[in-house]
Amino acid sequence: MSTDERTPLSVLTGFLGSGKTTLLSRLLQAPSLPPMAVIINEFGEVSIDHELVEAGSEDVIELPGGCLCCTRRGELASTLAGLRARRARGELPPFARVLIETTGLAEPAPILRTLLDDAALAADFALDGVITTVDARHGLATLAAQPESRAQVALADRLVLTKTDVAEPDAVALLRRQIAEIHPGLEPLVAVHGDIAPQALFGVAIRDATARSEQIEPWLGLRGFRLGAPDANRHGADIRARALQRETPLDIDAFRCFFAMLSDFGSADLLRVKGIVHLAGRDLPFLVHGVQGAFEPLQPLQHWSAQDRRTRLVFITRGRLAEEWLDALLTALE
Ligand SMILES: Nc1nc2c(ncn2[C@@H]2O[C@H](COP(=O)(O)OP(=O)(O)OP(=O)(O)O)[C@@H](O)[C@H]2O)c(=O)[nH]1
Repeated sequence: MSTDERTPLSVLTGFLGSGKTTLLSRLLQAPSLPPMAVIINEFGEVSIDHELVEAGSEDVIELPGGCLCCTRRGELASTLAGLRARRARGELPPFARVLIETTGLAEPAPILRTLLDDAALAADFALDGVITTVDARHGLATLAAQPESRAQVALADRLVLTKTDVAEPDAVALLRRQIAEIHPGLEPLVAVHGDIAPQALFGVAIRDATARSEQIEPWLGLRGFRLGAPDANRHGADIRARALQRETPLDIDAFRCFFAMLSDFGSADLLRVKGIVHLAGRDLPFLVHGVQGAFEPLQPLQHWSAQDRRTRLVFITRGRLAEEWLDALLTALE
């Protein structure tokens, strides 16, 4: 199969009050956006966000009363399966994309993992990207105090700064530095009252086997990484982003073993692995996608870029144990 026919799925996350619903409401009004099914997850008995999102209500599904990242993961899987079945029976408009808005306290990784863990779902839905909103006025304090907020930034494929209209420029500059420390290479976008072009947020992941290797660079966001420095990219003791870059092709057995160990580790603290791998004796590159130790099968791409045939992998870990374990594993790959 040369193109990925699965329905792309985006996760919209961000701390409490950071502007997720405001952004979503604006997105749903954008005429250029193809039909999108929206799943809204909220804490509490009374769902308010649903009232706030102005959209064709039949396309908006709520999962109230608990958080998708903990108690309601099974429910997310059955909701997605239900969406797929209703679309197949013609009971829903033929939506081209799914968006899940998480609660403000959600950890995105378990939500992503729900997709990878369910082969039937993964056959129909492909993770596109994590979109994280960060409130420019309160973001610094929130990042300092709330581990969920740091995880939301670390896992972001697109980060949207909100409320820059009411934030001090100095505070915004500090916040940008803090974000770069947690997630090097991630270029924050800005949306005042949700005003942003939908194209900036979607079509993030490399899913198409015909994608060229140079398209990998923006997806990985490697530019900001300081490769090789032992203490680089550290945020407190908790979240660490690491990049591996290799000029020479990797021995296929060594990589197989490395990949098997990454998968076996299965730790919730191996938050994200993504990248492109050049294996010795193989002409084409392979894509690596993983969340919390659950991996998609290695997917071959049909092209290398003419100039760049390096292996490039990004790892995001949380906590000392996962970090030290990864260091040891990477050393063994030398
Ligand atoms: N000034 C300003 N206010 C904003 C902006 N974006 C959102 N807001 C306001 O911030 C408040 C919270 O926004 P929401 O979109 O409800 O935030 P949320 O992340 O969905 O909130 P929860 O569902 O509680 O987690 C609302 O009063 C919005 O009107 C912005 O760019 N500028």
